[in-house]
Amino acid sequence: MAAPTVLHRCSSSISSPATRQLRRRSFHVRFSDDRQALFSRIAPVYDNLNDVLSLGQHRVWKRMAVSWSGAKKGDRVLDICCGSGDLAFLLSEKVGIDGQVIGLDFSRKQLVVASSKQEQRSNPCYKNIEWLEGDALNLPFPDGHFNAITLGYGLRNVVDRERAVEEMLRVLRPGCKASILDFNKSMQPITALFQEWMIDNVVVPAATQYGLAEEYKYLKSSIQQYLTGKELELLALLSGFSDAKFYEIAGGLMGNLVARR
Ligand SMILES: C/C(=C\Cc1cc(O)c2ccccc2c1O)CCC[C@H](C)CCC[C@H](C)CCCC(C)C
Ligand SMILES: C[S@@+](CC[C@H](N)C(=O)[O-])C[C@H]1O[C@@H](n2cnc3c(N)ncnc32)[C@H](O)[C@@H]1O
Repeated sequence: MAAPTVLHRCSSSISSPATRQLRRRSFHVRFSDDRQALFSRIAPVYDNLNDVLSLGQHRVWKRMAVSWSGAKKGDRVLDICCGSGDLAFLLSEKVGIDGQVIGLDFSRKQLVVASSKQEQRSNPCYKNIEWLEGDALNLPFPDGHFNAITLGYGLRNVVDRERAVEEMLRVLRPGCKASILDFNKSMQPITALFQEWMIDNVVVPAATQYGLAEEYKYLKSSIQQYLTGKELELLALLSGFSDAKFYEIAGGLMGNLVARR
């Protein structure tokens, strides 16, 4: 009697590896398009809300991330998911006029903000920055191309974290470091509760003033679906990095993974 149900179940599970791969790819493409659209929508207010909502502290955290990257004078460095360019500008100051910085992002609107900030700033070293529209999951660079990489508030937002980490490893020179800054998925209940309370009761209401409530509500769910510091260290090591260390900052609200190729 159960034959039709079993047949039905069987038929839905007969898909080939190729169709499963196609489904996975279409899933990623759809989610990636949604993410791209989200960050393009928030581009006009992104910097100001970050400054106001973190009381300017995000600039301290980004400076720490750049220091951990090991970028130095004359280096060729990459800021992945560069957005409005905060980390790229800090890298530019580190590598100096003889160095080279590439800021890569798949949101053109974020890159327009970054480029206009570059034009408005008088520091001559910022001329060493090039903005590139591209995908963190398919970096358009040869193997071993960069002396240092930063990824600020990006790994939590890409649709394939393993792929993003593998691409970072590939384009890094051996012995060089990737510095990955993001919210910390804290294992401390009090910290996690405070982080969620701040997002629910401060961040989202502020974003609502700009019609961006849904975009900033995404923060909480994305942190809940993120990896803990220990899981990030393991992801880096399993991807082929020789060494990985996660540092909690901002009282455990944020965290920075430093991975050496
Ligand atoms: C620079 C920061 C966040 C960048 C950022 C990352 C994302 O994935 C987003 C996704 C969707 C919308 C916006 C973003 C986004 O802005 C961190 C600082 C800015 C935060 C918006 C504020 C976070 C507040 C902390 C939870 C508590 C700060 C306590 C104290 C004032 C330091
Ligand atoms: C929260 S912003 C971070 C911007 C900047 N790094 C900072 O620290 O302020 C995340 C950025 O990642 C970009 N992004 C997300 N997924 C991406 C991908 N697969 N390839 C390139 N950029 C991506 C978004 O367009 C957005 O600009």
